[in-house]
Amino acid sequence: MKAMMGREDFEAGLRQIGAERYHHLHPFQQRLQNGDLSKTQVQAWALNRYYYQSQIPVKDAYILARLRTPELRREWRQRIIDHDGEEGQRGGIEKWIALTDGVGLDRAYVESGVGILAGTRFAVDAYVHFVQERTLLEAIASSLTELFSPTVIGTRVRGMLEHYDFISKETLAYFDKRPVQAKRDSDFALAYCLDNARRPEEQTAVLDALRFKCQVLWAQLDALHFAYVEPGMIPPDAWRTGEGLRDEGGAA
Ligand SMILES: O=C(O)c1cc(C(=O)O)c2c(n1)C(=O)C(=O)c1cc(C(=O)O)[nH]c1-2
Repeated sequence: MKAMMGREDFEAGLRQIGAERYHHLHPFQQRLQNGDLSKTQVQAWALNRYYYQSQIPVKDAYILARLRTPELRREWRQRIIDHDGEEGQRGGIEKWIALTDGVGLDRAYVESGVGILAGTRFAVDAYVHFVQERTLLEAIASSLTELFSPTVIGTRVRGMLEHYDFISKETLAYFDKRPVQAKRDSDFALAYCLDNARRPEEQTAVLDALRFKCQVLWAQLDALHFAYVEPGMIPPDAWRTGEGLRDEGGAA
């Protein structure tokens, strides 16, 4: 039988999964931050990632419904507020639309989800299903990729501002608050997992949930890469250059 890991080894195991499998290592992410993508390819990224953004509060609502104390629910509901916004405060989804606006995509087209890659849809839906079907501990553990997001967000934002003339600070405003929110959320989720994985099988389940989530992120970038970079195999029904663009005041 597997032995129980100490708290420090368990945490180190989680961090190693991120070091080896998180999407900061993906070639599409590296091209994005190094300025190696065309405007069309950046549009494809912004369009597809909107679907991930739109489903995050949905998956958090499933988790919220399973939490048994007001303290835990108060903590978790903040995530939904961050994405959906509230009176007088733009949420993350709205800010992502500012990003797709900024790269010239039509809002209604983006929100419709028409044109996103099947790979994006399947990966994101798998994440939502995972939190519905697995234990609460695994559902919470699957958010732990956020332990690693502040670094990749910083690199991505700096790189995009430096390399793309069609990207401004306003376009990327979505990312302004994310590192602080991600740290708060992942500190909480990490403490929860360290405290609540009390048997070796539960520790294994937490590690596996984090591996699964790394795959959810990786698969989304794979889909973008194969369709829009190499070999550039755009599936039927997926967005193509020039589609879903904003009407720039009749200049069409
Ligand atoms: O830009 C990124 O690289 C990145 C990564 C992740 C992540 O690691 O899942 C999230 C986000 N951003 C993000 O903006 C976000 O709201 C978010 C929520 C979650 C989650 O699993 O609950 N991950 C992420």
